[in-house]
Amino acid sequence: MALGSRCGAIRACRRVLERAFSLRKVHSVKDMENTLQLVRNIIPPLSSTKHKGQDGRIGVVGGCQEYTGAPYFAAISALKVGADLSHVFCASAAAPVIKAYSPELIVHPVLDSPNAVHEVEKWLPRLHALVVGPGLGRDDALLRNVQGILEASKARDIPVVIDADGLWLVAQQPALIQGYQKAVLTPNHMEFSRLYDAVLRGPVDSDDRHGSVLRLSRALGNVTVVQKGERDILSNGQQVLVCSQEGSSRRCGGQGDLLSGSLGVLVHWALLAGPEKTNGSSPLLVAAFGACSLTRQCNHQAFQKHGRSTTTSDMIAEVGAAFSKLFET
Ligand SMILES: NC(=O)C1=CN([C@@H]2O[C@H](COP(=O)(O)OP(=O)(O)OC[C@H]3O[C@@H](n4cnc5c(N)ncnc54)[C@H](O)[C@@H]3O)[C@@H](O)[C@H]2O)[C@@H](O)CC1
Ligand SMILES: Nc1ncnc2c1ncn2[C@@H]1O[C@H](COP(=O)(O)OP(=O)(O)OP(=O)(O)O)[C@@H](O)[C@H]1O
Ligand SMILES: [Mg+2]
Repeated sequence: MALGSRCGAIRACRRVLERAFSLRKVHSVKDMENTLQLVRNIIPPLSSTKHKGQDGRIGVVGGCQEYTGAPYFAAISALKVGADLSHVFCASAAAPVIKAYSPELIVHPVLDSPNAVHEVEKWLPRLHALVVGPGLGRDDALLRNVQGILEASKARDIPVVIDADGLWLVAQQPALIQGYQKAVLTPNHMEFSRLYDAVLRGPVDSDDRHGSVLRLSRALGNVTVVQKGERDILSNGQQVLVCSQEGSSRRCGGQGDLLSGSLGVLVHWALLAGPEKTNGSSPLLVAAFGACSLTRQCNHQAFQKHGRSTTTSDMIAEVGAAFSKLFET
C-alpha cells in the first residue's frame, strides 16, 4: 500500500475509534445518572408561597384543520410536567376541537387571522417559553405568520422550542434562528435530514449521528439540537449528550409532541435556575436531556400496561409517575 493511502487508512481508523470512544463516554450509565441529577437541580420546589404562573406560562404555536392532536399533546404535557398555564395559538378551525379535548388549556383561534402576529405578540410578555410547530401544517399564510411570531419572540428574548412544521419553516429559512441562543430544535429522523441538507448542503452521514448533530448545531451558531431516535443525540455545538433511557418499541404518533411540550417547561426552569445549578453545563442541554428521558420513561411505563395498544394519551397519563421516578427520587 502506498504511504499516502496507508496514512489515510490510519486516520480513518483513528476517527472511528475516537467516535466509538466518545460515544461510549457520553453514553455510560454514570453519565446518564449525572445528567439526570442536573435535571433534578433545575426543578423548582413546590411551595405554598408561590402564585399561579410562577412555575411556568407556556405557549404552543400550532394546530390547523388537519392536526389538532399534536398541539393538544404538547400543551397538556407542559401542564402535566408542572407549568401553571398552557396556551395554544392555533388556526380558527382547530380551536373548538382543541378546547373540547380539555378545559385546562387556554386556546386562541388567531393563527390564520390577518393580525396573527399582533394577536400573539400581545401575550408574549406573559409567556416564559414558546413551543412552535406541533400540528402547524405547511400552509404558506400560516407559516408567514409564524415567521413574524418567531421574530417577535427573539426580539423579546423568549426561549423557543421548535418542532415538527416549525422545523419545516426553519429549513426554508435557517436565518430565522441562526445564532439564537435560546432556541432548541427537536427534529425526528426526517426533519433532521431535511434541516441538515438545507443548512450544510449535503446528506447526513448515517454512520456518524453524533458528529452530524454537532455539525448542524455549530452551523446554526450553537443552537441546541435534539435528534430523536433509537437514542436521542443532543448538542449545543460544544457538548454532545446521548439519552438512551429505556422506552419501548411502540412508535405511535404524538410522542414527539409530548417531548416538545415538556421541553417548553424545562427550558424555562433551566434558564431560571442558571448555569450554577447545571454545574457549568448548558441549561438548555440539561432541559432537553430531561424532556427526552421523561418522554422515554412515559413510553416505557405506558407500554408495560398497554403493550401494542399504547397511544400517546396513555403516555400522558404516565407523566406524573414518570416524573417522580426520574426526578423526585
Ligand atoms: N395527532 C396529531 O395531530 C399528530 C400530528 N402530527 C403532526 O403531523 C405533522 C407532520 O409530522 P411528521 O412527523 O409526519 O413529519 P414529516 O411529514 O416530515 O414526516 C416524517 C416522516 O418521517 C418518518 N420517520 C420518522 N422517524 C423515522 C425514522 N427513524 N426512519 C425513517 N423514517 C422515519 C415518519 O414515518 C414520517 O413519515 C406535524 O405537524 C406534526 O406535528 C404528529 O405530531 C403526530 C400526531
Ligand atoms: N427507535 C426508537 N427507540 C426508542 N425510542 C424512540 C425511537 N424513535 C424515537 N423514539 C423516542 O420517541 C420520542 C418521539 O420521537 P419520534 O422520532 O417518534 O418523534 P416525532 O416523529 O416527532 O413524533 P410525533 O409523532 O409526535 O411527531 C422521543 O422521545 C424518542 O426518544
Ligand atoms: Mg413530530
